[in-house]
Amino acid sequence: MFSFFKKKPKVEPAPLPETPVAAPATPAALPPAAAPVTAVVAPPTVTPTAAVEVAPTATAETEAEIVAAPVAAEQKRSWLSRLRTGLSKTSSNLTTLFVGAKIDEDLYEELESALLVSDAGVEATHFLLNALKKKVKEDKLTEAPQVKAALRTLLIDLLTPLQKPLVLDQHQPLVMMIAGVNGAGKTTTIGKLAKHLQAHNQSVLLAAGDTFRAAAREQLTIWGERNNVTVIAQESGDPAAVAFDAVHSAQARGINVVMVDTAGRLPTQLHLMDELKKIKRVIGKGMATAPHEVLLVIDGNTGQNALTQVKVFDDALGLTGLVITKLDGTAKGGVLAAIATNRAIPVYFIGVGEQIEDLQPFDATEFVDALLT
Ligand SMILES: Nc1nc2c(ncn2[C@@H]2O[C@H](COP(=O)(O)OP(=O)(O)OP(=O)(O)O)[C@@H](O)[C@H]2O)c(=O)[nH]1
Repeated sequence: MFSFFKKKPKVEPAPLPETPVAAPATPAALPPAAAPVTAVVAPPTVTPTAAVEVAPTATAETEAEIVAAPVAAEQKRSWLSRLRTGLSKTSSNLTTLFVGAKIDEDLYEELESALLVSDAGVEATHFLLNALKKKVKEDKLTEAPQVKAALRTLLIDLLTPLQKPLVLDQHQPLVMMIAGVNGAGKTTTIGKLAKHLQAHNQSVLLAAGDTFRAAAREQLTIWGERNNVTVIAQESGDPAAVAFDAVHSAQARGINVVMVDTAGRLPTQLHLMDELKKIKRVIGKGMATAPHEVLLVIDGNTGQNALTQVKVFDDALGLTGLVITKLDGTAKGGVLAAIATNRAIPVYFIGVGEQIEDLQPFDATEFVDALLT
């Protein structure tokens, strides 16, 4: 298995914190990076816009929960089996049509239906069918298993451009902004990623940018306390200010990775899409090169609407990567072909459950084999 993240030599010296443009209220003096982990108590008179920093407290429970990398073979097998189970409907549709089949128009029609039902969309379906017909003709394929093998190769070729590792150690800190519709799995993904990053010796700081839902902020804060991850949160107010504070705090502490959580929103909620653009802009005021990664988390069960989400969020933010969650549910998987054909943004990770090891890097061959076996 390839590694979870790719590491690059640092090319960017740690910049000094810049002068805040619209400086949000900051908490008491930050401890140095190597300081013993102690709670930074929120000022007694917390104004609605005052940032509250919850420093982590290491516990025995925390240590027990951190997953060692690389993933053990047994875990990997169980992960693959969950992916296969999740995609079993599509895989059964795609594989049964080749059983004892003759290579004729009927087969191509059935394949067209199966691909469309899998959420591959019209463009990817037609692209794959045309390429397959060409291959069958050129290579004079006469047996169904040969055609199935040709489809496997075409699918792998189509999806491989989406396979790209998340690169660490290129920026100090690496600032990632995470967006998506409500319930897509943003906060869960951030939690899993934080643990994977810790297992790769990266220190992590989270910005609770979902200021819309108090419960979301509290959830992240409690999670951070339990897992030795500092969380920057705000009683209420401006998510851009929380993100700004988080970037400065990470710079001051020498933290490796900042993840900025954002509230769920629909692509049609234009004012909320504008708010995301503002968060991105303000992060850039905290650190000129940031955010270095803008990730969209997509629920794998969303169907063709996932493509709309990719397009709208990409137009608004310039996405650098995708995370596809819940591929263990009723997801059909074909939407990755639609994304590859229409907006080939790297899929850094896919998720097949709620455990930390259920989030793994996207591997085109692994994924296609789950679809076709
Ligand atoms: N089965 C399954 N459930 C998942 C996966 N990822 C996340 N979930 C569940 O999806 C639900 C929503 O996840 P959250 O992380 O809260 O989603 P969110 O995008 O942060 O939600 P909002 O903050 O409301 O927008 C939770 O119950 C998660 O446990 C996955 O890969 N598989």
